[in-house]
Amino acid sequence: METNPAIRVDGLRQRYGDFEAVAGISFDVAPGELFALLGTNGAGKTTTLETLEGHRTVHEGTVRVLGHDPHRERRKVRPRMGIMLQDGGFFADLTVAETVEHWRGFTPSARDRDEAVALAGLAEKAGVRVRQLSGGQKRRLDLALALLGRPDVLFLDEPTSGMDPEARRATWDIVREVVAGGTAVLLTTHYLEEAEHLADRLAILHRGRIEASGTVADVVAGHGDRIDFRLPRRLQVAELPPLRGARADVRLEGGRAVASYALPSRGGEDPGLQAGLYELLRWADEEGVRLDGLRARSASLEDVFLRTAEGASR
Ligand SMILES: Nc1ncnc2c1ncn2[C@@H]1O[C@H](COP(=O)(O)OP(=O)(O)OP(=O)(O)O)[C@@H](O)[C@H]1O
Repeated sequence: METNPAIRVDGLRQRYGDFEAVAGISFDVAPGELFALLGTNGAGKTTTLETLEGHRTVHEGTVRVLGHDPHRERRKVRPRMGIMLQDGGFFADLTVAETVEHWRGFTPSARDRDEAVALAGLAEKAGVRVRQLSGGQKRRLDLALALLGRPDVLFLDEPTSGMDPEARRATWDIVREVVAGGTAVLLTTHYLEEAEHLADRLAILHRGRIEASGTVADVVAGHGDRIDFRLPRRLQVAELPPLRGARADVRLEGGRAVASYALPSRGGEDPGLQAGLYELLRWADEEGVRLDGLRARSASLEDVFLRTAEGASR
């Protein structure tokens, strides 16, 4: 079994002219692990992915895929990589089966055609022309092609964009199976729920830098808990009590003002959310205030992501 990382990125910097799109990032992905690269628009995800796929020379730092430089030793690495691009660029007049057959022609040790079609859940569409597929079905065909050569390393660039929730879940199942089979997967996605479901570890990229990384639990840790409720009409936000020293913010949700507390994280044995909620409920009881739409929860990946995007991350 391979114990070295399947993907290793160490101090990578990439520039377009004077503009530094990737500003010194490091991470690695082990065989049988899924790593999600999340980021705001223009954060540098595609540039990183293209570098790992061997399409770009490295300006600074080191990048290795299966122990090789993916650009200089592309011929050694490419047959062991599966790449699912954002826009596959198929021949519109070929059927699904013909498309897979066409790709089998230049994929070493390719899966059987029908197996590949079935794997992506397209068996019923095997005889349908690519131009007649929906956006989500085209993404599945892309996935079938990326998996054709049983890759050791799989790059998934927003694999479920345009898919309905059912197709998305079916795709997650396929990806999980591939990871369980030992493939290292690097995923980019704008769906944070997708990262929460699939990622063993992840990094949040912002303006070319990794702002947070680790397991989902690592990344959300230290970002505190949340309490939200609809602001009672007769109250101003300033009249709400501080909870564990935190003041409420107000935002609009569906035209209604929602009061929101981000409780400070004190770690260890701190009863955080429970204690904050108790303070709030006691206050509401004493004041005779009804708290409609009350929600209490730990910070989510989305909270951390939005804070990162606002530049307010740690
Ligand atoms: N060929 C190029 N020439 C100049 N600048 C570029 C080029 N390609 C990308 N950039 C810039 O580099 C930065 C990173 O782009 P990149 O496409 O890697 O981001 P991304 O994280 O994939 O974004 P998105 O989520 O919007 O797809 C952006 O500011 C982008 O404008």
